[in-house]
Amino acid sequence: MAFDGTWKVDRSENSDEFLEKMGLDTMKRKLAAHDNLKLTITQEGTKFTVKESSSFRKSEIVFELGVTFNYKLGDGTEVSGSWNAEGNKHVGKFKRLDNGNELTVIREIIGGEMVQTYIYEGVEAKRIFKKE
Ligand SMILES: CCCCCCCCCCCCCC(=O)O
Repeated sequence: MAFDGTWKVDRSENSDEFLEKMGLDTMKRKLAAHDNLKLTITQEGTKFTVKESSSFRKSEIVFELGVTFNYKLGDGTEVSGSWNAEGNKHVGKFKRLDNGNELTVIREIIGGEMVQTYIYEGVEAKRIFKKE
């Protein structure tokens, strides 16, 4: 399926401003900029397994489209929400458990790259991944 495979982060856009809005201090933002994030995505019907590997952690999450799950971000912030298919895109609507603010994530394939767009409190960032 479209998202299946191992995706290694290639570049980011506006991630520093985004992470500042999310509340990360300068040191954490600097570390996050070099996290060497790799996502291995496997789809079985509407069920997805995402194995995450970075300089800081390894984790695995299993979720179904349209079904709410909890997820811990790299800095420990917990969110709850779900992914839904909208055409060729997956749109994730998550709420932070600490302050109730909404975090939207769009996952799509553009020109063979996987592009993840993050929107939080009016600030947008992108991370662009290449297939290994
Ligand atoms: C600029 C970096 C922003 C980082 C924000 C991370 C948002 C992750 C949202 C939830 C992801 C669920 C698991 C997954 O499908 O990968």
